[in-house]
Amino acid sequence: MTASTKPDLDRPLRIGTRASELALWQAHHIRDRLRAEWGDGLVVELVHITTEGDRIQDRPLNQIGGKGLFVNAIEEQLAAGAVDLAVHSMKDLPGRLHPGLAIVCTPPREDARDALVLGPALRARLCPEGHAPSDLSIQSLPAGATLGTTSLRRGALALRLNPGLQIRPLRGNVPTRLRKLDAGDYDAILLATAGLVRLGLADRIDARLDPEQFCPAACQGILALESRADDDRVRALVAPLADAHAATVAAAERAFLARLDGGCQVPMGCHAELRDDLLHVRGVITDPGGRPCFTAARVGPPAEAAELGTAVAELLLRLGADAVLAALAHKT
Ligand SMILES: NCc1[nH]cc(CCC(=O)O)c1CC(=O)O
Repeated sequence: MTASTKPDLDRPLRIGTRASELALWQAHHIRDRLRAEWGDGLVVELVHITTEGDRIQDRPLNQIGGKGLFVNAIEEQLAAGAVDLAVHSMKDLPGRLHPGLAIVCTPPREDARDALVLGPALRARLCPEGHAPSDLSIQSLPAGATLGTTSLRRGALALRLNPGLQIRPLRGNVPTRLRKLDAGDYDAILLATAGLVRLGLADRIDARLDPEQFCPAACQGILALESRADDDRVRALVAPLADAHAATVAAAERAFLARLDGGCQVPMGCHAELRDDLLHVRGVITDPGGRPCFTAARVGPPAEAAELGTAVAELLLRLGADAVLAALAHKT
């Protein structure tokens, strides 16, 4: 197909999606962008798919193991031809995709940072004017405060900055987590800024954590559109939604993950940023207790995004993070 050929708009496009609020928002967002691009004549059907991650609600995800809990069932439907397109949070995608599938488009990135959300009691104490002070961060939380998160990375980085905190498991979809916080189950919780912004809940954020101190998960805030690698029609349909900037930072952060084979069982983060035409890539691997914590960074041309991500991962291993990974591998 040449670039000027219009893709077939008469057949419906079937998007496979989880039924969580965030997944549905993301699928609707892509549907709306596609119809704005190609016209309302394009029929887009949403097909709800239940994943293992949706089914298991009682245990922390890192104890169930394996990346792809929220993805595998959708990839199977895609590979089987039951749906044509999947919209994922790229952060949830495993390093290796299902055979025959490909990421065919990376739309613009939402804020990559983690968000601190205070519960009502702590909010009253730390935000006397009703709004959070601009320097509010993990270090502002009082000794003994309970912080809800089931992400090993968020727990470890929080403990590193504030060893007096008590990390408590927190599961469920984004609105469920906020309800538990509002019910007083935690003093504060950590969530991705991107999820809160997408759900119209940005006003719940008390602080967006500086990526230099609190490195986000690789590809946090980035969407990945996945289809069958040979499906030229879908490639052509989603092509106008692509963002070169997001594709560059995603290439660096996915290369970092691929080199470390990291799932949610390992506290690690990676954040790439374009500044003055240079790509800055930072990575972190830490013990779940926050110490030791290894960080590394590289700067280079954006065309070498993947090489930079790999180099940061290898630097971390040489600094000693290989011992952290080996210790965690023994535990599981
Ligand atoms: N692990 C669940 C998940 N997957 C993607 C996001 C947020 C959206 C994104 O990072 O793009 C979330 C929720 C969270 O971490 O708070």
